[in-house]
Amino acid sequence: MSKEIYENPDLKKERQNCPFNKEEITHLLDGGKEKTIERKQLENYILSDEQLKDAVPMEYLSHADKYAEELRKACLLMHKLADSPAGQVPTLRALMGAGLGSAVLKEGNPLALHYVMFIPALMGQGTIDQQAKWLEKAYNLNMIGTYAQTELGHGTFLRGLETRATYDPKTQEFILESPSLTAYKWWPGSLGKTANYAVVMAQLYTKGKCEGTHPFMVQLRDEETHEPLPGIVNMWLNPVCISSYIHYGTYVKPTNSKLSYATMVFVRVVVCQDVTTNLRKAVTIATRYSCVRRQSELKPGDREPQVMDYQAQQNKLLPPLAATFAFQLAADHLWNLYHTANNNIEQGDLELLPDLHGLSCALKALCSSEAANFVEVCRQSCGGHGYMSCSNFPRIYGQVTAAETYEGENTVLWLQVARYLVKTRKEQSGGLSVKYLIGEEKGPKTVDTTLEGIVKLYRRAAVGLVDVAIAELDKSGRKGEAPHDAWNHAAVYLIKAAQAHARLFVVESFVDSLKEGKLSAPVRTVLSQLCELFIIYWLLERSGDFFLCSNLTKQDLLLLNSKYVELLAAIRPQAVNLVDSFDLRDEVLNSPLGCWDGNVYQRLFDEAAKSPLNQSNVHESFHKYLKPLLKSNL
Ligand SMILES: CCCCCCCCCCCCCCCCCCC/C=C/C(=O)SCCNC(=O)CCNC(=O)[C@H](O)C(C)(C)COP(=O)(O)OP(=O)(O)OC[C@H]1O[C@@H](n2cnc3c(N)ncnc32)[C@H](O)[C@@H]1OP(=O)(O)O
Ligand SMILES: Cc1cc2nc3c(=O)[nH]c(=O)nc-3n(C[C@H](O)[C@H](O)[C@H](O)COP(=O)(O)OP(=O)(O)OC[C@H]3O[C@@H](n4cnc5c(N)ncnc54)[C@H](O)[C@@H]3O)c2cc1C
Repeated sequence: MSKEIYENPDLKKERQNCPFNKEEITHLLDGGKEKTIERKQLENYILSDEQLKDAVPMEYLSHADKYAEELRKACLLMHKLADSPAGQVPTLRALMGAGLGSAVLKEGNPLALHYVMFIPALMGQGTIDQQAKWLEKAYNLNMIGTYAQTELGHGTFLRGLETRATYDPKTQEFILESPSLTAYKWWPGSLGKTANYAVVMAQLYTKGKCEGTHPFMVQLRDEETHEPLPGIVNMWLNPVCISSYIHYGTYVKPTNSKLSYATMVFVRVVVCQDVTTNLRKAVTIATRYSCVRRQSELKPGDREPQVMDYQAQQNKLLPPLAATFAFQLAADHLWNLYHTANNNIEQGDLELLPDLHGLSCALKALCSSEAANFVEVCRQSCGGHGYMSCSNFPRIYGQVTAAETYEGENTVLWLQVARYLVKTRKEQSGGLSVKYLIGEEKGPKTVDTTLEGIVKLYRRAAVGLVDVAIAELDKSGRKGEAPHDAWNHAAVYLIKAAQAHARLFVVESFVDSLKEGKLSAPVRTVLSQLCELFIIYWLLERSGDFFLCSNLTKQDLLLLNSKYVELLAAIRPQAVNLVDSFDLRDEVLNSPLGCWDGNVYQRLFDEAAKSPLNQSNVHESFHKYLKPLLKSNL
């Protein structure tokens, strides 16, 4: 007789009479039905492998054992990718997109940098000959690389990097050196124990002149023994300059000095997808748990309600639920822009590079910071159980907060966006993602609270805040302040303008995607409700920006607040169906709180039982420390 599959009765009830086709949303998020099939096949292919499962929870292993266990699984995963029916590269892409990597490699992926930065650096900056020499070796894993840019003393200010690469015309070699303690490469993933090669960013010196930072291929370790090569600690010999700027000893300037930063642009684009995948996990865990958890008393004398029935809980969880769709659609737009710009750059057309830089900085900073805030709200919404390591919130939070710092610290990226916006606004040049700065809303500043009216408010805020920042810069200039001081003293306004620009891009992506998308009426209805909820939520959160740049009134805000709480109530019944549409398997969620069947309490109990401390009633330390204390009559 088939075993009855348990399903928490509350979750079961939430899933009854779903008014829309969940698979339609799954296909939308995957990029089509075929992609969904491919993803599910990959998930089955990987998650069914018993050797990729953790014998004991990772949190109970030592640092060294964690590393060894993650490396074991990563290497096994690579063999599986190589044998994958879909082929290594498509499988790799699917793996990166589905968040599967962190389902298997929970403490970190020792080979991630090889794929996410080392290979992209070779592809983006290597010459044809260099790619012929190294790319196949890298794809075949006959070498493991990392991307070594950040130093102890510098991570943000690339022009301040101290590692030097001096070209010796006699030997036609580059001598790489770390001239000081602060020049030591620090932070690069896999550099410590895994990688045997690195793309190293260093200041190129030739004929006594510094030509700025350039990428160099450096072998770190012997390919057989894995021992660090002689002098590797603070003197690196025989690197090879990646790219082709030295011709017979003469430095040839690249068409754009920032092309060497191209790898960072690629990763910023990838990060937007990655933080969105992590946010989707957090929202799924918190939403399902909030429909299983019953607590307190809503109506006196009634049964304890599902905590999701509290408006306060809906206010915590439905905006991040909406954000997962908003960020996914914006990340898709950015990914398409990246491919267009990259193809043009390969043909020598750099026109889109500033737009791509501006937009990738804006979205990486916005998606990572918003995702980090939303993941923390999701954790808090689960009370004490959300604090447990096994809830998976601590790990998800660690992953999204890291993204606020790596690949360009967010504040620094916001200022890059502001630099681009001020320049574009002043030149009134037609930047791709600042089209609205040119086509700004004319006509009366009256507010209408329709979807289109709200988008116009976002447009006014984005344009208006750039103008406020420019007015601040001009005011400082008139006072005789030097440009760098004026820029520093306008930083608060500049960052607000950059953030308003990023929010407008996300809002327009969401609204345009719903207009263009071929959606069934029920799916369009629920996604439109999420879209309206999200853009009102952000407006209410940042109402100061809108007051500053439009005729928004207190009455308008009260009306928008009422609309917001109406939308909370309208979306509440579909919360579980919407997170079910993400189609995240329990192994990917990796959390007793978010499991599909809602059997939360038994799974929490089972997880606690795995602790080494729960393998005996009295731990040996009692006899060593506590018992003597108890007897000591202090
Ligand atoms: C076993 C299984 C394996 C399977 C594999 C699966 C893998 C699973 C993984 C899944 C996905 C994972 C998700 C992603 C993980 C990523 C891990 C990343 C780890 C982290 C890596 C790093 O952190 S690398 C180091 C990053 N560092 C930075 O980003 C440094 C930031 N600083 C800067 O960018 C610059 O210093 C600056 C921009 C802040 C300032 O530079 P600079 O002073 O030179 O510029 P100016 O401000 O003077 O501007 C000059 C001019 O240049 C333009 N510009 C600047 N930067 C760029 C750029 N990048 N591109 C283009 N243009 C640029 C700027 O706009 C100015 O232009 P003007 O015209 O003069 O205005
Ligand atoms: C998990 C993780 C993984 C990483 N992996 C890698 C890797 O694989 N390879 C690699 O090369 N690096 C890596 N890094 C390093 C990362 O790229 C840097 O930490 C990041 O670029 C920030 O630089 P920083 O550490 O020098 O911070 P700093 O720039 O020193 O930041 C300190 C403070 O100074 C502020 N600040 C700095 N400059 C300005 C400015 N111009 N205007 C206003 N405020 C400013 C910042 O906003 C911040 O508040 C990793 C970092 C982390 C956290």
